[in-house]
Amino acid sequence: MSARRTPREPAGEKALIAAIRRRTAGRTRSVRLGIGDDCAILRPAPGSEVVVTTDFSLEQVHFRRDWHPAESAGHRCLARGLSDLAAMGADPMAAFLSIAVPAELTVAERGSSWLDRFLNGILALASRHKVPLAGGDTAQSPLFDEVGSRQTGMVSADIVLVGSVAQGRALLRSSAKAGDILYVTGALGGAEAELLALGRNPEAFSKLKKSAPEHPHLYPEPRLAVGRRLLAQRTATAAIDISDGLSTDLAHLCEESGIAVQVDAAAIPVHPLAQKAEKDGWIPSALHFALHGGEDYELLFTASSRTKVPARIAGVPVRSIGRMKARRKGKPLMEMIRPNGKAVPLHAGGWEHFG
Ligand SMILES: Nc1ncnc2c1ncn2[C@@H]1O[C@H](COP(=O)(O)OP(=O)(O)OP(=O)(O)O)[C@@H](O)[C@H]1O
Ligand SMILES: Cc1ncc(C[n+]2csc(CCOP(=O)(O)O)c2C)c(N)n1
Ligand SMILES: [Mg+2]
Repeated sequence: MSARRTPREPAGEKALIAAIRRRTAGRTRSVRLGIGDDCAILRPAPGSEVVVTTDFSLEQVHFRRDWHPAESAGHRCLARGLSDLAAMGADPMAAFLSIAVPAELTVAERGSSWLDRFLNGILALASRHKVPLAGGDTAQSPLFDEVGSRQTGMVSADIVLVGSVAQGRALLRSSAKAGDILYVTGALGGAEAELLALGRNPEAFSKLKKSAPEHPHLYPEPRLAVGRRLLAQRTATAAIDISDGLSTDLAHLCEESGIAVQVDAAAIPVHPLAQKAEKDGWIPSALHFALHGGEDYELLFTASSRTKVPARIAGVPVRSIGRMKARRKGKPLMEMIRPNGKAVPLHAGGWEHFG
């Protein structure tokens, strides 16, 4: 989008939107009208209902421009929304991106601007999951902060994802039953471990412009195929994605379902990057990262004890890590059996804004 501009001239709003429009599919099966009018027009399949989720990606909160490659910030922005759709078992219909950027980030440097690269990250993931960018809003973010001798501003992005799901079939947080088995996909704690490594040496990550499974923080993979399969095969009784950390998101599932849980710590799949951080003496406990580290974007789901749950779903490993219980007065909402066999209360210790 920068090819027609002279090097240090910021693109205007209209040019930016036109460039985004050129890079997105016009019509698809679910988008009757995309970028260009006052609203987009979506067409859900007959017999389906529409699900909607919205997530901020804020500079200094969800990413840092001096740590995250712009492509990763874009990928993560869309992945946050897609992961919520995955947790409901939904199919993506369209994405909407509202973004405020300081003018300097629209100026090309060596061929592309920060905003171009952010969009590259979004659109690469969008094309893999066949989700069209059907609209949004673009604004200039004011300059207010001194970085060295320069004034700069902050990037704020909000992604809205619209999806569809067969009527009455969406996977909810609120429908787990006492006696159900608790499962998790993939491995946990990797995103927090990679964030730690990123903060210690951002330069080592600065060239990572493409999605790769060995980068759980920079390029998390939303588990859409797993969610779809859990719904289609009626495997799950309830589901949630892990954005704030296993302990915090499991507490949401328990609270919304009105039940308790017992987690088997020894069964939790701990990501190799968290194990390495512990081995290298960076952190005291890899299990702590797996329990409370945020942004793994894995799925946590429950299934009846009579349901046979395969060891892999859509190519992703699935592990049983506990059992749902009836709530009892005076008993904690969440209990954990430590690897040494001792039962202890498990507190929600994941990410909390204003925390
Ligand atoms: N400002 C708000 N106004 C209205 N509803 C909100 C607001 N913030 C959150 N919610 C609603 O509260 C519920 C929980 O939101 P939350 O953001 O914690 O979702 P989540 O999926 O647990 O986390 P994540 O944001 O990481 O996806 C959702 O139904 C969400 O729509
Ligand atoms: C620069 C930087 N510092 C810290 C973090 C960690 N972090 C930020 S938000 C969040 C939870 C999910 O967000 P939300 O609750 O808004 O969905 C986590 C684990 C990061 N990604 N980048
Ligand atoms: Mg969620």
